[in-house]
Amino acid sequence: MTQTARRSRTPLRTGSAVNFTNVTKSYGDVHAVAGLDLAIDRGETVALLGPNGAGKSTTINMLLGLLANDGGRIELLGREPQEAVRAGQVGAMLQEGGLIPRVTIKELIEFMRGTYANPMPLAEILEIAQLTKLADRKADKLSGGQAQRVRFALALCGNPELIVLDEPTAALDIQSRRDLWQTMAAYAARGNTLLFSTHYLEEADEYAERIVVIAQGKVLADGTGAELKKSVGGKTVSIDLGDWDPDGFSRMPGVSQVEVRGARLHLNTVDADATVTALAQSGALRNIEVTGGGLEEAFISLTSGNNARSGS
Ligand SMILES: Nc1ncnc2c1ncn2[C@@H]1O[C@H](COP(=O)(O)OP(=O)(O)OP(=O)(O)O)[C@@H](O)[C@H]1O
Repeated sequence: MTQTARRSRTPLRTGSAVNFTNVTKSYGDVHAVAGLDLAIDRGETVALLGPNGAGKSTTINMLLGLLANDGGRIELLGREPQEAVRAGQVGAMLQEGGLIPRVTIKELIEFMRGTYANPMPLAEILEIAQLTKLADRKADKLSGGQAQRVRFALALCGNPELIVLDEPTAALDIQSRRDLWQTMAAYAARGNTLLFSTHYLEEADEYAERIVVIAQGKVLADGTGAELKKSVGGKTVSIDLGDWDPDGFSRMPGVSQVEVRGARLHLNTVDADATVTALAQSGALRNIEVTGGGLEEAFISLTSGNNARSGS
């Protein structure tokens, strides 16, 4: 599914899916989550990004009621997390989910469905997870990508309106990642909510409507990929300097810093479009190159200096 198609769909559900208010969690001296505020509406697809130790897993575990918070308030679909999970409103795909060998995919899903009062119909689960043709295959005879789609199918069994996934595509090849994303998009397109953590920035940019960057247990940035890139500016426009005076360029729109390296002039800009337009108007477009401004740069800029954790 394209980004445009996904963003233009009308969410079928409204209201709050996830609500963290000033949530804290410490392990001894380590403040893993330090006053986290996060609100996610029903129907949103949200990526949780952060450096190692940022508090992503702790946040997800508290959200699923697997870990108690020390302070603040957590609401899941307007209820206590454990209540929402027990009612089958929330599905989870955590990293360590092993599959039972020698059992077929269909048997495995049927077993899981049996643990819920109102499970999703088997055929629907198989269809969303693209497993219809593999239903009679034994769970230990699957590729990594197929096994991950089975884990996703198991998360669908309770017919949840929210699914939380901890690094769902880690260790998958590109095609398997795309296949899994197709299945997750099919689930989201029904108006459901998806919250996933990932280390793949491009993936967050491509599949999430919203990216929440956390570090040191707090939200550092929250917005679309485009907004995050824009918020840190960070593009460099470079041209051949020729015999122009470099000082004159500092007053051009968007320019935050001017640097001369050899025969090239490098302009750091928070608005590359405006800077390039001004350069064109001045007749200074010689060998122009625009670099940076990717999500990777934005992520590094946002989290640099924030991944050291102190106990204070
Ligand atoms: N059971 C625990 N006991 C002590 N410290 C812990 C425990 N679990 C996590 N921590 C610490 O809490 C902080 C947050 O960890 P958490 O696993 O939530 O981060 P994360 O963002 O998921 O990291 P990663 O991307 O590496 O999985 C880290 O400093 C970690 O070392």
